[in-house]
Amino acid sequence: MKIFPGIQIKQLDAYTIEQEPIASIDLMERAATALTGAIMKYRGNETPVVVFAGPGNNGGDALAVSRLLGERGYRVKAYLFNTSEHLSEDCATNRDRLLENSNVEFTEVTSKFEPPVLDKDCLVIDGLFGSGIKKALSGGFAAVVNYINASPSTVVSIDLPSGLMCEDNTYNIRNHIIRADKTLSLQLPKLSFFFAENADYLGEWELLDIGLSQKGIEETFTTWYFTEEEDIRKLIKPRKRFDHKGNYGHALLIAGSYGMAGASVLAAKACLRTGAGMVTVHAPLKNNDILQTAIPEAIVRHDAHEFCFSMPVYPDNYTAVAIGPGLGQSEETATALIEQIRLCQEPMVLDADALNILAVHRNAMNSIPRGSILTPHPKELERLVGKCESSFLRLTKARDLATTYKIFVVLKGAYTVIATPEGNCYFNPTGNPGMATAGSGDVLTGVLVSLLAQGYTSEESCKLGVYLHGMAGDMAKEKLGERGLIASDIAENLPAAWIKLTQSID
Ligand SMILES: NC(=O)C1=CN([C@@H]2O[C@H](COP(=O)(O)OP(=O)(O)OC[C@H]3O[C@@H](n4cnc5c(N)ncnc54)[C@H](O)[C@@H]3O)[C@@H](O)[C@H]2O)[C@@H](O)CC1
Ligand SMILES: Nc1ncnc2c1ncn2[C@@H]1O[C@H](COP(=O)(O)OP(=O)(O)O)[C@@H](O)[C@H]1O
Ligand SMILES: [K+]
Repeated sequence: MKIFPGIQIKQLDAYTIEQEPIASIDLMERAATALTGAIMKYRGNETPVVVFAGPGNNGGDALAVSRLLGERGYRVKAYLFNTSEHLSEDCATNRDRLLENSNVEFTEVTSKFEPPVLDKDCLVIDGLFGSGIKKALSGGFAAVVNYINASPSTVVSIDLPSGLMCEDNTYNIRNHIIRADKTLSLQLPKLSFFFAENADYLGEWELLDIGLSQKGIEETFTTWYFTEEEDIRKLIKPRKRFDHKGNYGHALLIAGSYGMAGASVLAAKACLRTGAGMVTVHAPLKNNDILQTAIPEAIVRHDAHEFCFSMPVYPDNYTAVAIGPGLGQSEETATALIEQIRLCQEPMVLDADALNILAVHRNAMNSIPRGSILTPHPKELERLVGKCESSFLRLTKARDLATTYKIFVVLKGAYTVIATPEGNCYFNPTGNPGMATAGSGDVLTGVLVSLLAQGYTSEESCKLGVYLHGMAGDMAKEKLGERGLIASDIAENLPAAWIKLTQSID
């Protein structure tokens, strides 16, 4: 699914109006009908409703929703803020339509606003501003936002919480944004929905199909995407009757210093559970027994060093290499890592301490094979690119890193985003806060190198791997809940996730 900037959403509206064709006011009616349906599912008509409408098309939607709810037996009070005496055409038409409708108690605010009582049983519909907002709300609008936010009422926002920008909220005024319990967004998600600092404003969000032109959506350029399960299913390669382990690659995992053997165990297990034909773990001597006991399916290759990685591995015997989980950052490890990166010619996976070492040996970035996959969490990314003031700026920097070095940057977290060498960004929907537990990232590294080893391209490995990893986490959550979930559970649930994903394929 595509994610468009606000400006392109406007163009898409215009395209739909012209191509369908449909009158702008009828498109608004279609949006309002979808919104009304969703609101009716959320709260029955015993709920008193108070609607706040702004002067633009978001306000137009809100006034149309007021009328439709009134017709369906809801007790609705609607306030239209027309303080600059300029309404969009469709907003004005909906005001007139509402005035003809005696079911709704309607007030047009032109100067002084006498706020209604908003108690806890009330449902507030926030239609002050949507995708057309250009700067932070201020003055009277900020006061209305504060009034709504201070109330105990449940708040549903139309399209996006008023005051929230579609993309960059770095310099927005945070307490001038509506805090919704639910956001009913029209057709497509907005980029700002994927950023942690906006979660409290959005509440739960849901997309409503308002029938914007599919052809228009297909033809409109974007660099942002929200991955869907059908995109992922298309990537999966079937297994054939006469296949043998040689067909599924041999992954090399360089991981786990002494005291961190667990990282290599988790990654190796995940690598095997993702389907690699063979896995070799290169590990310090001291970790041998742990690895051989914990994961008998893996081959263990010994470093000369007892405690850490010190000896680069010639990569030609392997189909893919991953390095980093639990590696440590000692001087000999840093030297060996830099040499290892030089030896590798094919895309590799770099995670955790490999990234921390690169952050202090920036020159080595130039030796990373094109198409390699870096999997930083936000802190690791900031070590590489510097401090970021917001998630939007962090995304921009992750993308710059990907395009500069022609690599894939997998920025981990809720809605993990994959930035490609071409500058595209794919947000992943799977995963849950139960995965915020030590070792989850090590599991992801194992998944990714496994897919690379099996012959998936780097881009396919990122999309499929991140999705599968999150799905395994979601399946673990179904059985164990979020709080007790640990990283091994994610690895253990990879087979179940595969089964679910391949149901109609195998
Ligand atoms: N155009 C269309 O055909 C459709 C649009 N829809 C709705 O239209 C919305 C977008 O409508 P608009 O483009 O009219 O934009 P908005 O309704 O979000 O707001 C635009 C108005 O707000 C003013 N404004 C912008 N920033 C402000 C600020 N900081 N303080 C005070 N005023 C400010 C603008 O000057 C303009 O008058 C969407 O969010 C959606 O709800 C839907 O009706 C679906 C169809
Ligand atoms: N709230 C969340 N929602 C979805 N996925 C999450 C969430 N928290 C963590 N994860 C996932 O768990 C993994 C954590 O990785 P990382 O931070 O590297 O952990 P560690 O270093 O402990 O292995 C990432 O893949 C991340 O996307
Ligand atoms: K709104």
